[in-house]
Amino acid sequence: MKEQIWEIVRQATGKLDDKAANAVAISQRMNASRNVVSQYLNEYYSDGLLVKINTRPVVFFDRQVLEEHFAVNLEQSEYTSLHDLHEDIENSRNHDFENLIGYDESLSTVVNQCRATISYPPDGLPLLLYGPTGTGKSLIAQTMYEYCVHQGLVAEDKQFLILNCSEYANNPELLAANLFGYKKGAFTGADKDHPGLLKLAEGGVLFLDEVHALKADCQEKLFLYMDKGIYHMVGDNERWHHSHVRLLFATTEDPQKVLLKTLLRRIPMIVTLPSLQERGVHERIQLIYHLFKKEQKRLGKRIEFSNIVYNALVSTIFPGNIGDLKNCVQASCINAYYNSDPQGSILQIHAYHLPGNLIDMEELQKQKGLDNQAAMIPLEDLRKYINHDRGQVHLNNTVLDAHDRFHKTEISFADFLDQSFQALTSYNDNIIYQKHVKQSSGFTYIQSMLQHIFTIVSDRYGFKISNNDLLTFATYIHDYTRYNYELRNYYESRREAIEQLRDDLNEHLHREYLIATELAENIRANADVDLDEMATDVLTLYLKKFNRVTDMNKRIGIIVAHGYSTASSIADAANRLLDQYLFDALDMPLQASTQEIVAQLNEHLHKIGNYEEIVLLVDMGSLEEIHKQITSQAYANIGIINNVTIKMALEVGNGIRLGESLEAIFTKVEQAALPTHHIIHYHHKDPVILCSCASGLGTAERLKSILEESIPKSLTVKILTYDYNELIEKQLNASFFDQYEVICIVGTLNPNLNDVPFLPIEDLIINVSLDKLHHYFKDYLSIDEMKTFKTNILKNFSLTNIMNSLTILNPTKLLEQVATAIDELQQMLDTSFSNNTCVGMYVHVCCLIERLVMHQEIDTYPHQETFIVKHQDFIHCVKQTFHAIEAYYRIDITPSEIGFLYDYVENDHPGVITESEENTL
Ligand SMILES: Nc1ncnc2c1ncn2[C@@H]1O[C@H](COP(=O)(O)OP(=O)(O)OP(=O)(O)O)[C@@H](O)[C@H]1O
Repeated sequence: MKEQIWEIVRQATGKLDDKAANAVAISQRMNASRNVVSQYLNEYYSDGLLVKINTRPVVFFDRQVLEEHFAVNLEQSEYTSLHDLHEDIENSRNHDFENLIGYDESLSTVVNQCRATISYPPDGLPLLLYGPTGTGKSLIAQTMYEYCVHQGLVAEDKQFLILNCSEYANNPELLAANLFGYKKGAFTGADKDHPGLLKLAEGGVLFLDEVHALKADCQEKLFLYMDKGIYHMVGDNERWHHSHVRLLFATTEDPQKVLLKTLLRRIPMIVTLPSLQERGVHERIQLIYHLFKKEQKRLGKRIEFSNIVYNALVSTIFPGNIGDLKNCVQASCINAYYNSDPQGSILQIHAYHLPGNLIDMEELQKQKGLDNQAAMIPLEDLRKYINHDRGQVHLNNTVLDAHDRFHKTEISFADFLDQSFQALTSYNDNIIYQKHVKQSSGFTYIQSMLQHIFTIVSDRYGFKISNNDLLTFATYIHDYTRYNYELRNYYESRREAIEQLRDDLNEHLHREYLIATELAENIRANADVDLDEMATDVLTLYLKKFNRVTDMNKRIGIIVAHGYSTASSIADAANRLLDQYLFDALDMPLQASTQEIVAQLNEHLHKIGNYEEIVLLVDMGSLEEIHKQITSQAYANIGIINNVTIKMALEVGNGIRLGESLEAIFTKVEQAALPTHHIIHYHHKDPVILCSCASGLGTAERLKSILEESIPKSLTVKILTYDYNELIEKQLNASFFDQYEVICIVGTLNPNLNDVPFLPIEDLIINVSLDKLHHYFKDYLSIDEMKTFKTNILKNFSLTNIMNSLTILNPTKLLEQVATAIDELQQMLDTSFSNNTCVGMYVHVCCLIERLVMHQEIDTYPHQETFIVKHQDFIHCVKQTFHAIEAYYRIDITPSEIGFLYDYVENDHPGVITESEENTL
């Protein structure tokens, strides 16, 4: 039945009878189910045997019958109308250069040069084709002639003549005679006058192939003709003959080396042809298809070949280029034909049918079994493969051309979209059936990678993509990796149009464009493909296309707010936190009026296209007014809420995500919107300097008086004292610190309070802390006051003065005794304290002695028990070295007092700033 259907189509095609070549007519004629007929017709179509005309009903014609009937090669397999088909046939017939494989790829420059030179007014200009053997020089020369005839540049009755100069390499006289003609008697055998090719080709085209074989004197005669259009026939140097011929030359040798400079100067155009190797895989596959197709027609059998044959033809380096490839194809067909069943309708070509030199015979023996079992590739599959790739270029071109028309305001944006969607659909249809592409491992990888990326992104943005759409896009990307080189050239040539398209898509389909950009970035990173921008544009259009059938835009959240990026920031935060694209943002200038806001909003809504519900979050403005002026599409609900915040956007976004009704969402938002407040009052704290000495409150009080003397009168800072042990115990928790802002603590030992700087008296005595003073008091004193302060400190904090002030005992005597004891202590401990540790200890010990004399000793030292156990030796040393003092003043230095002395020794780090000081610096 299937064969019968095909036969009916072939007959109908012969008569171009569209009434007979459709599923309805055929099913009626055969009394069969229309669906079954339709199914078979589509199978033939996807096998590339039929072409489809998308009228109602859809018409199918047999491709081969059409091509033979009209002597054309049809590029397309799908037409919109019969007229469209006729047009294609007509174009194919007259498309001389377009019949060359690679005319719009590797030969595009060649074709332009040839076309321009041969038609250069009035009679064209000479042209030299230069390229390795078998690259198509003769074919192009012939094509140029046909072009001239079709363009009316050369009359139809004028000839295309060829002279292959290398055939006369050993007989230059004969070559000259052939070219210029000869007179009777010019040489033996010249029994009558004979016109040369220059005369015979008069008004037409003369092609001098292998021109490097032309001897010098012949070249000279020739350029005289090229200059003046006159020549002598051989054997007659008297009479000048005239002729008008378009001259074409070809050579495989470097023209600069093999042709006279004088001749070369008269050939204004030298066209260089690429070798087969340089023409890329896509063109090579086209050539293989084209060459087999010719054999298929000649033999009347459908050709199929094995994978090994296919790979050998695609990858072998042929020194004789296309000529060699052609010989190889023909030889393999002859070998296969010789071994085939004469009645069979299919000719199978296996590796062992290839010419011997093409494949390693030993290797072949091993593969023979393999090759026999391998699935055969029908020739028509190659055509689909080729057309498919063209499909991508075709798709891009259709989109870019439609966009160009939109850009020139010839069509509306909606029309541009419609035309683009049609191109996407036919691209889809074209590839859905390509089994061999789907089988390749590279493709499988791309498909699963895309599946993964689309799943993540589509979940986030809430759209769905069908398997067929995924397949289409996977093919699009796969082509990218396969035909990278050719496609890149294509993209470069249309760069400007692509960028214009991108800008318009970004503006008109902003949401889709953003998603497409994210998808493309993911694809770039995962597939390691240098995707062109055009791919993002096509993806954008796909997303818009999915969008028509999915609910991606069903509910749109839009945030409108005044300020440079207020709305964008809120939308961005909400979209990110909810991990789904829910809000568009419209940033409005600060002074924008409600009218301006609504105008922009309307424009935005217009771009979104189909939606069912809009949730509008605005910062201020009358909701009534905004609502009245929105020109939303019919049947769409609009919810507006003002005073937008991130919290509100999250609440609304969550509601949209959960599919809650507008009422439910807004009620929840209003309930949660009541603000709460808390005021933190500023509490003024008086700044103070705190005097606190381990040697006791008495010392602290006296220190306070010395400081008060030193401080300029203008300074409002108070000086207070505080018990050292209480300070250590309560730390900053003392209510004192709530009341006062302590600028610094001055004293004998550091109480180590976090964030409160400590100034040891000894530092003031030996002047190492003047810079710190500046730091602490700079906010309270002027420069002059600071100077006075520092001078006073220098004066009042001399060791003697301090001793005088701090103790009632004889300071000179006391200091001497203490100095001796501390010296001895250093010797005994076998150490040497830093200067400030010593001074600190002097002050402390003096105060300590006075305390003991007055019976006011400190009897608590933090962790006293542990100290006593751990530092027996130190206690012993102090007792021994201070023995004279104890005896002299009749005192007993207790372990707790020794504990404080130990702290000085323990902290003896010359020049090191304590942690609490460092924090405040
Ligand atoms: N662009 C093309 N498209 C289709 N077929 C081509 C193309 N170029 C060459 N061929 C085919 O390749 C074969 C060799 O081409 P052609 O004889 O024109 O090459 P050539 O450069 O003139 O070779 P030579 O230097 O050996 O004369 C021919 O059969 C020609 O039809």
